[in-house]
Amino acid sequence: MLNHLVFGAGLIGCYLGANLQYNKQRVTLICREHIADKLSKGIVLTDYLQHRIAVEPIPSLTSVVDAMDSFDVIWLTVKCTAVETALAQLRLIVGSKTTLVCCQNGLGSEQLVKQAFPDNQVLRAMVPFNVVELADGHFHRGSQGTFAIEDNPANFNFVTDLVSHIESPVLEASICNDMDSLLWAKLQLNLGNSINALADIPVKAMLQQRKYRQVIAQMMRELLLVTDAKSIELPKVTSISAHYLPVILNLPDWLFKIVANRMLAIDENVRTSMWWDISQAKPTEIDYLNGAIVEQAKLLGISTPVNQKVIELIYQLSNNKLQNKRKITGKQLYNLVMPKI
Ligand SMILES: NC(=O)C1=CN([C@@H]2O[C@H](COP(=O)(O)OP(=O)(O)OC[C@H]3O[C@@H](n4cnc5c(N)ncnc54)[C@H](OP(=O)(O)O)[C@@H]3O)[C@@H](O)[C@H]2O)C=CC1
Ligand SMILES: CC(C)(CO)C(=O)C(=O)O
Repeated sequence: MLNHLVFGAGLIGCYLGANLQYNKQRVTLICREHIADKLSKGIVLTDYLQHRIAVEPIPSLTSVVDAMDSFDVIWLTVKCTAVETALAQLRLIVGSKTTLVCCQNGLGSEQLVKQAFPDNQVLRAMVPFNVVELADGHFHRGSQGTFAIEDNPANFNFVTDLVSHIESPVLEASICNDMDSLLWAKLQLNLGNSINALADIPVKAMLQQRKYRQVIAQMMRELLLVTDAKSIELPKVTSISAHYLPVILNLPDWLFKIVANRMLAIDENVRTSMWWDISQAKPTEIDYLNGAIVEQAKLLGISTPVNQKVIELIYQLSNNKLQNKRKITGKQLYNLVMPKI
């Protein structure tokens, strides 16, 4: 049994923490007080396939200052934008043998962790599915995908153990030996995040409208120019391969419904993490998502106009400068960001 700390237990952290507890690991959560209050009766996890597990209350603290233990594994589940601030607390508890698992979306936030702890094992993890909180302490996974932890060939058995500590009836998990490619592939899916925040409707309703899909498809094409130039082969994260995704998204609504029925097999209530950020007036992860594409593209001399325009819109939305444009329609968005031919 290992001693695990989940630092920044929100949607993903509570989901992972409950799976660790289910597997009889020692777990402590670092979370905000209002979250700790909601977990006092334990945690229930369900998924879109009607699986369910329930665990007893997990010890929760609001700061590591109160943690007496040293930890074998720290699962860092804050947003990318909170990683830097988290480091100050992590410095108090990371021991020489502690492994850190960075569970952020996007690219690059783990660099801060690696710089802060150059002698520790720092692994990245990829969360492919959506989690929402349906009631206090009840977290629901609304979409498909296998949680992946980065391999470390020098420590393969340890990573295999981590996988077995986290997988459960509501969480498939695996080891990934090419995390760079997997995170780019996940980033491709996260290009829906900004559009979901701008559209202000559930993901399923957004995907049913071609104009939104066309904008997402164009951002994906820009991403694919970058990954092709870098010779990165993107693994499949959904049932559709990376280069085929923009083609499918571009289809007329009636045909999309038939061809992409598995893509639409998501709960009606799913919204992306960026929608939650905007709704709760929190900073978004846009710089680590679309921003990372623009940054890499610049280095390669590739232009990414649609990603750039969408970034501007998200900044305007965050700064309340979009006024009547919250709930932007597909047509409005298309006209604003797509290149005029
Ligand atoms: N939600 C989802 O469905 C998915 C999310 N992801 C990714 O997973 C990562 C985590 O996302 P998610 O779980 O949604 O985020 P949440 O905002 O739900 O959870 C993060 C939690 O950490 C808390 N936190 C931040 N800093 C500290 C601190 N110093 N001490 C204690 N608590 C702290 C936050 O509180 P506060 O907000 O008050 O700062 C928040 O409650 C992100 O990178 C996201 O993109 C990936 C796939 C799906
Ligand atoms: C699972 C997905 C792609 C969409 O919910 C996500 O990663 C997010 O919301 O950030």
